[in-house]
Amino acid sequence: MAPHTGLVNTGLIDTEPAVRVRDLDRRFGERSVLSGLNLTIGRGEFVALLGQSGSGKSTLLRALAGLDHDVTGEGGIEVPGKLSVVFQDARLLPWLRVLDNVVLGLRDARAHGTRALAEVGLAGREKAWPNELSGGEQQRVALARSLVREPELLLADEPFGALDALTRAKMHVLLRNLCEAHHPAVLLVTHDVDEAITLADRILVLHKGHVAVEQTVDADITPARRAEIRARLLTALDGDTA
Ligand SMILES: Nc1ncnc2c1ncn2[C@@H]1O[C@H](COP(=O)(O)OP(=O)(O)OP(=O)(O)O)[C@@H](O)[C@H]1O
Repeated sequence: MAPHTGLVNTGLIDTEPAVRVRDLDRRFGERSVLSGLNLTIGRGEFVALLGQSGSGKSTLLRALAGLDHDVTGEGGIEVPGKLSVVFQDARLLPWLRVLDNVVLGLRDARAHGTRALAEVGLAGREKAWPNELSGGEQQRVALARSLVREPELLLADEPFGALDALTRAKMHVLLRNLCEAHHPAVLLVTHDVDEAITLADRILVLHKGHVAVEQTVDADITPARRAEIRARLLTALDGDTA
């Protein structure tokens, strides 16, 4: 997906990136998890973040979401627009019906919420309780809840990690379609190299606290090029940045 430049529905300056992080550090006691990390995500750009377990992906996402006040760094974190976060589990409130979960905290948003549910394929399920939905359907509700807030930045922490392969593949198609309709910038944390190549415009590999490898992905990627990128990313995940 090409980075989108003509955003409507936002007060942001078009040339401003969705995220800019400069020289970010995060320590837990003696342990340095993020160190001198730099990152810029353009408006409407879809970026996937790979890294070994424990490399700091969720730590970075939490920092970008403003959920971690103990990060340090010279330039800090700039997220000029609205952001939404989607986690591995949908985190729906079980005592609220689906539509009420989607519009929670928003005023006069029921029509908008109903439209968002239709967009994620859940028309007619507005009055269902979360526990009446499958895991994939609950994740769709979580996406609708994000959409209805019209974020310029969507942070997604392994949103499809708990889903079976077929449901995950369907969610890939859905997410791409939603991005083409709404143009948020996305930072998707994933363990899945193929998911990253399928979805992202650009893939980053986090290693030793910073972005060690960056790989752009063409929209019309050939199978041979895909295999080449896959090999490079797998090597990078092992810590070799050749
Ligand atoms: N609140 C905390 N206190 C102490 N250490 C923490 C805390 N949060 C994260 N860490 C440590 O920071 C490191 C990075 O954790 P993080 O969850 O960001 O990794 P990750 O790349 O998302 O891993 P995974 O792919 O397994 O989810 C880990 O070593 C973890 O133990």
